[in-house]
Amino acid sequence: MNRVEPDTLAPPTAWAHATPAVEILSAEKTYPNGTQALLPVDLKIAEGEFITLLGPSGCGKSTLLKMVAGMLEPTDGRLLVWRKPVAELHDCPHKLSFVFQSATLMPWASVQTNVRLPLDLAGVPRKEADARVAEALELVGLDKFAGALPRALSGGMQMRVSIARGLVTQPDLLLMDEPFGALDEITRHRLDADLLDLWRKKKLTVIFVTHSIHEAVFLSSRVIMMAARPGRVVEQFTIDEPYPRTPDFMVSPQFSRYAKQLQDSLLRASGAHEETSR
Ligand SMILES: Nc1ncnc2c1ncn2[C@@H]1O[C@H](COP(=O)(O)OP(=O)(O)OP(=O)(O)O)[C@@H](O)[C@H]1O
Repeated sequence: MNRVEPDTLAPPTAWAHATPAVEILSAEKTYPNGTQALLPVDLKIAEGEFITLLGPSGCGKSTLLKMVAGMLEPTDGRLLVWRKPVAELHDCPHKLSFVFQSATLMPWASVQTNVRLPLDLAGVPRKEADARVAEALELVGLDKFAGALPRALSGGMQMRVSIARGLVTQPDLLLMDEPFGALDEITRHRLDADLLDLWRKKKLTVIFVTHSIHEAVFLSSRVIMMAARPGRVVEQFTIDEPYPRTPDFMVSPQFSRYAKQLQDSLLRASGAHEETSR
């Protein structure tokens, strides 16, 4: 694993020449109640990267992700997605999707109707929408459950429905806010592996928020470590391991080394928080 200094803006070597998908340019956020959620962040994410935001609670991971999505305005600085302000993305052939921590499905509607929602809202004709829903459900392995109601599904399956709903608009950029945090370990591992398959198959760029060091090592091409109060980026790590990553990788000595480095960094980041709150 290569440790990258925090003030290094560019993605690591393997991605250095790729088109930037996301450029965060001195973007900072203070909420109206005065909470300084993020000091200026400078970060470039290349097309095709799998980036993880890791850090103690309250370090601004969700705030940063929501700013990339255009759900929150930065107090200062700029964010560009495919070189455009996110508010202008509707004129751009690229799309982004946001997947939340809980599946947030409509309980009264079938899996198919839940997944079709973004297409219905966008006015996509029914025939085309149904074909795209079928494709998205197949991608997440739920094609046989199109007619089921959410309550008939396990937590992991509901999360797959939520991912299918994220994929149905055929996004290029997937923003995921701790999507598997509430799931048991085995289900989480399975969904992590499936997500990596989707990322490769669909050539997605992913920004993924997690509290799990193991998930970060397994998934990421780069991990951004953040610290709290005020939220900021403190270190970056390249996970210099080839894909596809198999379960064997998780029990390898390299994996343990990466996990140890991230754990030390997380302790430093958490310590920085304690220092500033004393
Ligand atoms: N709408 C809001 N108004 C005021 N303060 C907020 C708001 N949303 C978040 N905050 C504060 O901003 C800081 C960053 O919050 P954020 O949710 O981005 O952190 P996080 O790293 O995602 O946390 P967690 O890991 O616990 O989900 C925290 O101190 C939080 O209390």
